[in-house]
Amino acid sequence: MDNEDEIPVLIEHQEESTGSQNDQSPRVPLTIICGFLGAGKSTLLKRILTEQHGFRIAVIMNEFGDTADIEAKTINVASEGEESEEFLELANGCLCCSIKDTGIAAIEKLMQRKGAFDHILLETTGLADPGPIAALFWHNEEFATGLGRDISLDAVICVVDAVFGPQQMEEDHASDASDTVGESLRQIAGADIILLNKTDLASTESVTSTAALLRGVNPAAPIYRTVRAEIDVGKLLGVGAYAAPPAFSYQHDAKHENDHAHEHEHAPEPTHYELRGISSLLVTVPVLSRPQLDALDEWVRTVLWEQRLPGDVDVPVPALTVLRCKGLFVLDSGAQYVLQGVRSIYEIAEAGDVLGLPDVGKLVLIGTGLDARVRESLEKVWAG
Ligand SMILES: Nc1nc2c(ncn2[C@@H]2O[C@H](COP(=O)(O)OP(=O)(O)OP(=O)(O)O)[C@@H](O)[C@H]2O)c(=O)[nH]1
Repeated sequence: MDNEDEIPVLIEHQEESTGSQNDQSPRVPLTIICGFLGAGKSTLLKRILTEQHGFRIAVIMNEFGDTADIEAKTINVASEGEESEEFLELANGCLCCSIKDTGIAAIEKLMQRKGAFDHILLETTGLADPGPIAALFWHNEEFATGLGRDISLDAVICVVDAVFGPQQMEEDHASDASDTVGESLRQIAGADIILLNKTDLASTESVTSTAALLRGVNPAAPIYRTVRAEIDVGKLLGVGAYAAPPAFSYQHDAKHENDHAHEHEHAPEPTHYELRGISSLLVTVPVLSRPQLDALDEWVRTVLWEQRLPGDVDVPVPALTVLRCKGLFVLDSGAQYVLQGVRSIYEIAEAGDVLGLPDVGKLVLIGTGLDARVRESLEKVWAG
């Protein structure tokens, strides 16, 4: 396992600080699990809560449901007003927390037990868009406030049903009529890792075409094919998806997870994709000079913050929005930079470890209105 971002050792909770001064206490990584209704989120969580994997994970579930039969060492029930949280301390060292509504209150409650776990897994409801929750926990460290000071976003995992997934994507519609992109596509767009689950119930051809569909919408997320969410937990946790360079175009198959040849099996890369209003754009970025990187930074800022193309004030691209962007840029000095963006928040930071990375850059944008004009505008950044 090439898990270099080892799970931080937690230290005693510091006194609450009111200012924004440097808080040196390591933050607890948080993984968000979203997924289509019935896709296998609970199955994945149950696996994590019962297997001996050596991680001390606090799992926040919507409801214990049939997971309540898990053997627990102690049960603490805390009730406060209308909110009620239940905690189970499990035999494998995990901590399970059940909530009925918003995850934030449960996380706050959980953080009072900081030190009892090394990682937090948060299950969202089947209809949730993970974007706002991800944005909440993903900050530049110096701007982090509230829970963001204690928690860092590790990754968003989306569980997709191999049987009904394609249909769910095709029939996807936004619950809000003013919005063009429905929740299941937003979940795929916002994912850093995709589990294509229930592959035992679908034909190989259908699984392959669903994987291609998923890769079209989100070319930057690894796709693991699973049966009953069976996967090495180390592939899901501690991946540092918001710090590491994105895993462009890699197809993963959990059945072959010990076999690297299968992990890095390449399929043709779609460079533009559109499905029911959501679009993705994958652009190869040549080696850049420093001023070109600065110009690219400005381009990203204009698109994310002003939802328009630079120099294109009069002719706005209809419905230009970026839900998620990731990039890896190579400079002529040899330095490499990683772009991560969730909605309007983004960061371009120098990559710590440049070993084994490609010598050209890539940028993926996932959102709406990402058409050929956007690509042309982007390519002007390094053509000039
Ligand atoms: N055959 C098969 N069944 C599966 C697989 N994964 C999950 N299931 C079954 O599918 C059903 C739904 O799985 P859950 O894990 O409850 O799905 P979920 O995403 O948590 O569902 P919601 O919370 O309702 O959105 C359960 O009966 C699981 O046992 C799989 O890979 N293959």
